[in-house]
Amino acid sequence: MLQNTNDKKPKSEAPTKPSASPDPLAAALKYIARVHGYHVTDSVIWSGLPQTSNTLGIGILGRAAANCGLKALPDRKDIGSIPPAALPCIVAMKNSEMLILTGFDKEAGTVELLAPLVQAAKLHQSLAEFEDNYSGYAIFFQPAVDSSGKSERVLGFDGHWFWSTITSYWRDYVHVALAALLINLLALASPLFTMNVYDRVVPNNAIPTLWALAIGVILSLVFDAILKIARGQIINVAGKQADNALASKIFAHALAIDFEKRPASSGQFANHIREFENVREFITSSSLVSLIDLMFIGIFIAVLFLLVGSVAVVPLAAIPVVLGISLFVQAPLSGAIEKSHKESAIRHAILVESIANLDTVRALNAESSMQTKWERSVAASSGAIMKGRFWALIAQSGTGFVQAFVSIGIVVWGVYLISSGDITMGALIAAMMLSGRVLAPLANVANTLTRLRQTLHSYKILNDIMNTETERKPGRTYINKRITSGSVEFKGVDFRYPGAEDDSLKNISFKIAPGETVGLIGRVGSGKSTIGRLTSGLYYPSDGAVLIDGTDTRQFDPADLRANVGFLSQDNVLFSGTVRENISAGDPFADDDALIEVARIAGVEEFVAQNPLGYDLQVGEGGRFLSGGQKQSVALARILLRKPRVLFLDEPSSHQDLASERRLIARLKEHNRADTTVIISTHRMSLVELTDRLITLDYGKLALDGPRKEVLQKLQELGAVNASQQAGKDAAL
Ligand SMILES: Nc1ncnc2c1ncn2[C@@H]1O[C@H](COP(=O)(O)OP(=O)(O)OP(=O)(O)O)[C@@H](O)[C@H]1O
Repeated sequence: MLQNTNDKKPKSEAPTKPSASPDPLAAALKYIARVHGYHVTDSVIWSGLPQTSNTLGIGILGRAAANCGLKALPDRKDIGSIPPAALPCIVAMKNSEMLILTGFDKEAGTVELLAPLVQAAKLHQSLAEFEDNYSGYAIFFQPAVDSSGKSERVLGFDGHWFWSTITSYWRDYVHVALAALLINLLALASPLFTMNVYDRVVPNNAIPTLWALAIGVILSLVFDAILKIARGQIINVAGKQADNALASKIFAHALAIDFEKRPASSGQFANHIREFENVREFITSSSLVSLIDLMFIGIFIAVLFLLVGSVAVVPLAAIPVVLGISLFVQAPLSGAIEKSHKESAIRHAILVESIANLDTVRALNAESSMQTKWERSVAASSGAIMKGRFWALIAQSGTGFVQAFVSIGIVVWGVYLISSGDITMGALIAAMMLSGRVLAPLANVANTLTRLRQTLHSYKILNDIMNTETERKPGRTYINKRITSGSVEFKGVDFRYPGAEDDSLKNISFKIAPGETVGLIGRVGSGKSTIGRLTSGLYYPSDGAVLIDGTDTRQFDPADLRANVGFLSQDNVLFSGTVRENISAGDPFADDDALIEVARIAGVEEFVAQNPLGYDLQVGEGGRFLSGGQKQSVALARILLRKPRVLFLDEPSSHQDLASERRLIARLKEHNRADTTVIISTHRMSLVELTDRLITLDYGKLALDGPRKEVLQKLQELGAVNASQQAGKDAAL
């Protein structure tokens, strides 16, 4: 095999966050993480966080801390009550400055501080001076630990995704329960009022008593209404906050999911994530109220016993009957719900795939086959929905019948007791009213149980998603080694895609020196793109190792690795938005000069300059308002903006015409004079001219590796390259 050892030296150090600006909170967090044994970079701190500013804000500090393996605990504390073990912590000063408190000596009356951006020099202040300026607000940090007590790095959040969020609103739910208790007690007012009117007011013509009772009951009704509004509003507000926090966690997790564990169908996956609607609906809806009301049935039964004695047995006996009916329908109902959920996920996948690829569907006249798939799926899910509705109807009619039966039972039994003088007429009417309160939540029980089951089913699906491994493994500590040179080494790499039958790469070994420009050639499906995916850490080898700067890619935090290794894939998928937004997707605060420079190199300038909207030109969903070549240029620009140390370009000019390609090559040549290691996977001879060295792949195995001219010579000898290709035309290498 031909070998090449190019030993160009790097010229400067690549920044990990392109448009890094002074960020005191991030600097403080880095310092504190280092004290706790975690070495983190800006890329790691910012990984997966919403970027609404180019500096870290207090609102997302907790999530940034979790990215660093820490738990942030904001608290109001006097300096005297801060335990030394809680140091270092961040203290907020009255002038809004954030400082790191590293120590204090109460006896000596001194305080030791660090300004986050100038960590070299410690500041010493007297305790009195510090207290004058201290706002009283501090943020403490402790290592996040998992259930077994092991230190754990989690993605932006700690604790169980659902329960830790819900339990953080426990005070609100206690208030809801208290309000429910009062509402249920107040519900006794009307029946008791009616009973007293019939039994005492009417026989004695006691009009003043009537008014006293009426005022009392009206007041109780007013309280009841106020409490109901308050309870509904607490559920609303707590539910909305929980909903926001949960939705944020779910989306962050979906974005961070390990590629190897990624579900096969994006449409189904998206539908599963939509299951959250059911959970959201439950925690913010009247079903929760019905469930709480169910717990107060005992109060009404007890009062019924006091008022009408044995008649209370009638509604009491109805409880197990209604519960029995509700439970009886649960099994077939839940089966139908699960089936309809499954079918709706499949339907959603068909819908997403068809609408997203409408051009292709039409071009292939594939409407009929998509329509057939759609109609089959609709039929399957509507069958399940119908079955579900049938069982819900059975439950509804069954409980309705029991309710009517209870009313008649109370009247008949009550009349016997009235004639034997055991109860009064008023008591019987009150009993009728109270039995309504017993049966109202019971009548809803089948519905509530169905909603609960639906919610639990959705919760289970979401829980499975949230338990799917993310690419940043909990318990892992990544090294804080900056990628400075950009050397790439594959050491005996085997790789098989998840679920694939065969290895896509077999025993691949090569070494690329910093700053080298290497061409990767080989027939279709020989594994060129796979090498790019492994180099950028989208996947990791099944066997062997990929080393960047001499370090295994698995040792780098994925965010750090990808900040330094740019991978231009063949797909060139853009996001809805402007050209500017797409180029700066990885760094929303990049300055215009940097943006224009990469746009020039990638060829974006060529078409943007001629458009009146310039960089504000909308690209459409997936970039469909742009041509293939224009999309490719934007995709290249957004990779270049990150100033990666290693750049893997997968067919960077496949959509360009010859003239554009020639200009692109000239600009890339000029750009490559910088200290970037470049790997170009291509079928085009013109791009091969850019390289110093060529590696050829054949069915996932490395075939040749050496200086470009020697490899091309060898290929020619082997008959794979003909003279015309050497002359510079495209080649099917
Ligand atoms: N996500 C995937 N899951 C399973 N197998 C895959 C996946 N992606 C690629 N492969 C398989 O891996 C092998 C190598 O694919 P790769 O995309 O690396 O080839 P390539 O040399 O880049 O091809 P091309 O020149 O067409 O871009 C192929 O056999 C392909 O079928």
